Amino acid sequence: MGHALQQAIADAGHDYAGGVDQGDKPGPLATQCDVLVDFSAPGALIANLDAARVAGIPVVIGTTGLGEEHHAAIDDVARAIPVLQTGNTSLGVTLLAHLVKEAASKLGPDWDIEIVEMHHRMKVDAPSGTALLLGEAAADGRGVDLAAARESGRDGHTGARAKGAIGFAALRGGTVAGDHSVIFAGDEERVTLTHNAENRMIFARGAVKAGEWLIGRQPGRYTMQDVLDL
Ligand SMILES: NC(=O)C1=CN([C@@H]2O[C@H](COP(=O)(O)OP(=O)(O)OC[C@H]3O[C@@H](n4cnc5c(N)ncnc54)[C@H](OP(=O)(O)O)[C@@H]3O)[C@@H](O)[C@H]2O)C=CC1
Ligand SMILES: O=C(O)C1=N[C@H](C(=O)O)C[C@H](O)C1
Repeated sequence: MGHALQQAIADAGHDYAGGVDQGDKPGPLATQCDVLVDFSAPGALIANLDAARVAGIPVVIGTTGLGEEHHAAIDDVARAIPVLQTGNTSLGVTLLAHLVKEAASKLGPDWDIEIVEMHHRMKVDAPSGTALLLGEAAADGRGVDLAAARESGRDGHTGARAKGAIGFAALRGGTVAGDHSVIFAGDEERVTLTHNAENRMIFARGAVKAGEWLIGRQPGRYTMQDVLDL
């Protein structure tokens, strides 16, 4: 994503201030830029957030595989600077999440929800940040808590599907940029909402758009839905 971001930054006519890699300290870089964009690894996030807080600049977070401690750190730093965190910066997935929430709300709890994703063989986290974001949208639409409804995989599982569960299945292979489907399975019919990423540039362009939108905002925690006014 680092290379894709550099390209998208140049395409949008902005200056690329520089990158941070393992072992580098983000601090000096943060004082030289208007917005910090983090697509790295969960272990890198806290140092980047601290550097942005000290420099007083906004942060776009695309890194996935985040745990509760990362979300708590994001909430904390968002009291001081604007922060946008999302599992997917693309226009298409942001719209998909909106549609999934609507579908879950209208179809109701009798329709089983399964989320299937496929990514390239190098991806390290599962389920993807996007799958979780779509799960949150579905849970929101149903008015339930995803943590309580979440069910991962049926390997080794016996017994019927739990009513109200939101299931996740992750596939890995090849060079897939990112496919996500949310399946609403009812009695004798199914509705499937799908997004296929054909190139990683869609994420990079979305992150640049998010950065442009974030500059000059009040401190707070924002999402791509805010950027696209959905
Ligand atoms: N929100 C979105 O729309 C999208 C999110 N992503 C997410 O972005 C993240 C990066 O994806 P991708 O580029 O494919 O992953 P890569 O593994 O290719 O790149 C991650 C980069 O972060 C660096 N890094 C890892 N740990 C640290 C650290 N502790 N400090 C500083 N740098 C570190 C790595 O360095 P090194 O090379 O030395 O290991 C590498 O350069 C993933 O979490 C992915 O899921 C990806 C696409 C879209
Ligand atoms: O690692 C990736 O490649 C991607 N990660 C994000 C995710 O976890 O959902 C977004 C996109 O699907 C590509």
